[in-house]
Amino acid sequence: MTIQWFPGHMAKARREVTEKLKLVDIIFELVDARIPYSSRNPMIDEIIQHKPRLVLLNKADMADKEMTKEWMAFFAEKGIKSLAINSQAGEGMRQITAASQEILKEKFDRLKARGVKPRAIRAMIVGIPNVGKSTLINRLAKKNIAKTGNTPGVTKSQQWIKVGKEMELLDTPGILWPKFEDQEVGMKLAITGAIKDTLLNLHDLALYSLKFLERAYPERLMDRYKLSELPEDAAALFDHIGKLRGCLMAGGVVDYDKVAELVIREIRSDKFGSISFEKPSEY
Ligand SMILES: Nc1nc2c(ncn2[C@@H]2O[C@H](COP(=O)(O)OP(=O)(O)OP(=O)(O)O)[C@@H](O)[C@H]2O)c(=O)[nH]1
Repeated sequence: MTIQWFPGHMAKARREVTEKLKLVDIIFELVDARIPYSSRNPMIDEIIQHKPRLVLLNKADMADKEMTKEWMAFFAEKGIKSLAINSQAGEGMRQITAASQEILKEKFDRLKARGVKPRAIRAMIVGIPNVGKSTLINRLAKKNIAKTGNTPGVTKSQQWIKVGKEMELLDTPGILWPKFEDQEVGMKLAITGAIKDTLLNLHDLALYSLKFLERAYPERLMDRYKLSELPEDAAALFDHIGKLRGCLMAGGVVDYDKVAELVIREIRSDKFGSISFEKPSEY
């Protein structure tokens, strides 16, 4: 199922998050570590207002580690604490509680000073589709409560899930829309799997990705497709890859559809190693 973000759906999504905000002490804003700018909701600051937040750079296993550090520094400069995590493998899970306690220390100390009995931190996850919300909830819950899937938009139905003694998490994440108004953002969301590629032209997506690799990771591109130098234009590169990998039609003509599919598949399946599609200095 793909969420079609019409104005009505956006307003409903926003209302649902705003309602649940009252129930929690802290928001876990889940973003994709490979595209921390493009995978954020454009109105997130306005929606969550002054609610304390922890940014979780998920899928950090697929992102460039150095770039992820730069993104953490970027958020820190804005006064926002962030953590790099891998929900699929369960890496960074313990730090989430510790970081939340640190962020909320003053509030909880104040409550304690007023004689309020200590209680668990209440949290909720928000993020755009397919960023890993359900996977993270399952990891934190240590059992399969939330439904996960590889199709954007599967998260449904609210209960509190206990995360150790110190934290309680709403079992339903807040699903918010991505910044799809910009074509480049759309390309990045598609190449990382946040939106379905059926919504885009595969050739455009493959071309965008190859150009990106040429600029950001030229050695990896040359290595993977056995290039001694970078071809002059995209058509030459498509031809080279098609011939190298046998993406051919009758008569030995390069099948550009197959080349585009192959390139997209290889980027998504980590064949170029861990890649970050955005650097904080650009934002
Ligand atoms: N490599 C990697 N894959 C991840 C990670 N977290 C989630 N995934 C994968 O990303 C895909 C989407 O994860 P979900 O947990 O279904 O995402 P969601 O945000 O709940 O998605 P919606 O239901 O569409 O809102 C799944 O294939 C997960 O296995 C991670 O840290 N690393």
